[in-house]
Amino acid sequence: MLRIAIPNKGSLSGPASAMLHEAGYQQRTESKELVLVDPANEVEFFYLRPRDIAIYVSSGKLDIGITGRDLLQDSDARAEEILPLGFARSTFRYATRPGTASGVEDLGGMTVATSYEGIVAKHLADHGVDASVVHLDGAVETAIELGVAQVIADVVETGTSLRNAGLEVIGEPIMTSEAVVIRGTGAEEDDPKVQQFLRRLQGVLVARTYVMMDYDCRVEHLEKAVALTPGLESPTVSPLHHEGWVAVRAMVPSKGAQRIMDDLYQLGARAILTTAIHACRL
Ligand SMILES: Nc1ncnc2c1ncn2[C@@H]1O[C@H](COP(=O)(O)OP(=O)(O)OP(=O)(O)O)[C@@H](O)[C@H]1O
Ligand SMILES: O=P(O)(O)OC[C@H]1O[C@H](OP(=O)(O)OP(=O)(O)O)[C@H](O)[C@@H]1O
Ligand SMILES: [Mg+2]
Repeated sequence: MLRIAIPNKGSLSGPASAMLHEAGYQQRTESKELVLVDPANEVEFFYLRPRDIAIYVSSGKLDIGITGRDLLQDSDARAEEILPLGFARSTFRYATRPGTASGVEDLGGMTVATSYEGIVAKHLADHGVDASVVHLDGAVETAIELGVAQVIADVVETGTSLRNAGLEVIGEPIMTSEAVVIRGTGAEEDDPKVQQFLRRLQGVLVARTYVMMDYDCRVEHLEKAVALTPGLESPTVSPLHHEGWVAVRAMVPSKGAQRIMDDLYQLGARAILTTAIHACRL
């Protein structure tokens, strides 16, 4: 059995479960369940606090886990990222009241409040800045108003929390984060059970970002058309009964699909269809 740590609450939890479900794994039906065995897929899921996941995985008791890149880095656990998952995206930034400072180099002598002490202490040290760090569990934005710190370092997604607290970001982002699959540093790299799990998740990622596109076009326009839809390997081209025409099939990124359809139509292609991909193995 592959033993996998997954977030039991917070921003990572829902999207992680949804992705695992799409990948064909059983997921808990009740939020109090802490362990779920999926015998058909030979995996066991442990629902743990996102912050603790890197620690469990680095201990070697669990094979892999899903957590945030920022949480992994903050924990300093002996674990490494093996697959980015594209959800729970955020940046990690310093913020202050307007006029307090304009970058990390101005923070000397100040107090920085954060829930991510590990990341902040390292970032300050890397920049040779001597500032104090105070650890808070959450709602860090209020620390400035209440006089506990002059600066905060926190997760920024939409920026709404900062705006509401009258704060603005300063300097460059300390890091960018998203959900990631991790394994213990030094763990066997080609464990077939882990590889199969990763292939399933990659299949979901591809299915989410690509659509299948089909269209008919005249043979003389084929080269220009396939330049617009090169596919992953190469498009499938089949003859049509109607002489001088071919049918083309290729995967295209869903983001630009409407634009590609417009361009194909301009080129004279017709019967242009897109269909969703539910799962795949590349
Ligand atoms: N708007 C957001 N707020 C907090 N974390 C976010 C947000 N968007 C993405 N994330 C990511 O989610 C992870 C934090 O998850 P975690 O469960 O620890 O905190 P949370 O979502 O704030 O939940 P809670 O504070 O309720 O425990 C980090 O990797 C962070 O980058
Ligand atoms: O940029 P935004 O879209 O506003 O999102 C970022 C905010 O969301 C998180 O707080 P959360 O709601 O998890 O509360 P917490 O601070 O108590 O963890 C995070 O700590 C920021 O405060
Ligand atoms: Mg939070």
